[in-house]
Amino acid sequence: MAEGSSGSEFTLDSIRKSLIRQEDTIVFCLMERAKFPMNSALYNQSLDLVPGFSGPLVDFIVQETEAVQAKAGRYVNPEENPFFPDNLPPSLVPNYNYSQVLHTGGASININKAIWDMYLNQLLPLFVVAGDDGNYASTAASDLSCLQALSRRIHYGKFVAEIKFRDAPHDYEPPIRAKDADELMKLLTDERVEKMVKKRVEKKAIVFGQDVSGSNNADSKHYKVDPSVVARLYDEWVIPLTKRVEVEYLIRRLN
Ligand SMILES: O=C(O)C(=O)C[C@]1(C(=O)O)C=C[C@@H](O)C=C1
Repeated sequence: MAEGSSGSEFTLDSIRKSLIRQEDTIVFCLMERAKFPMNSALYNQSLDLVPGFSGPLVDFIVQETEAVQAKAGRYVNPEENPFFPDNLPPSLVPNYNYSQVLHTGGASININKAIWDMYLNQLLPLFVVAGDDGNYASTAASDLSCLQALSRRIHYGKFVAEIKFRDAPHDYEPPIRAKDADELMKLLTDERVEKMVKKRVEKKAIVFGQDVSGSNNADSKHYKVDPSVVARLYDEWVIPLTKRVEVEYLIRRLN
C-alpha cells in the first residue's frame, strides 16, 4: 500500500496522504530534469544511436532500466506499472508480501502509453530550456524518475477507486452494472479537493523551487520549474488521467 506504510491502514484519508507526499516527489523530479536542456537527440526516432537497437535512445535506456528493476521485483508491487511491459524478465528476488487490496481486474490497467506521450510531447517543452549538453544518459534517468513518479501517482487511482467503492457500494453498483462511465466520473469527482490539490502543488513548486541564498536578498521571482506549469500539469493531465484510471477500475470492479 502507501509507500513506506505497513498496509494496515486503507482509508480515503490515508490514500490522499500518499497522493500529497507523491506531489513532493513529482515536483523534485521535475526540478532535477530542468537542470538539463531538452537534449532532443535522446528522443529522435531516426538517429539509431545504439547499434542493434532500433528506436530512440530514451527507449533503450528505459527498457534496459526497467528490465533490471523487474528482476529486482519492482513490478510485483501492485503500485508499479512498467512503460515497456512486453518481454520484461521475471522477478529474481523472493516475493514481498504486498497487501492485496485491489480487485483482480485492476492489475490489467496500465495507461503508461498516454503518460509517456503527455510527458515527452506536451510537458517537457513547457519546463526545459532548448539546447543540447550531451548528457543523454543522465537526462534519460531523470526522465524515467519523472515518468515513474507520474505513473505511480496516476495509477494510484486504482486504490482511490477501491476505497470509494468500499465506502459506498450502493452508490457505485448501479452505474458499474450499467457500464455508465459518465455517471461514475460524476460520482468520484470532488471539485473542492481538486482545487486544493492544484493550489497546493503550485505552492510546493514556489517553496521547493526558489533559489536559497545565504543573504536576505534571494531572488524570489526565479523558480527551478515554473509553478504555473506544475499547476497546469495537475489540472490538464495528472488529475484527469487519475480519474480515467478510477473509472476504468470501477467498470471492472464487479467482474
Ligand atoms: O482524492 C480523491 O477523491 C481523488 O479521487 C483523487 C483526485 C485527484 O486526482 O487528485 C481525483 C478526483 C477527485 O475529483 C479529487 C481528487
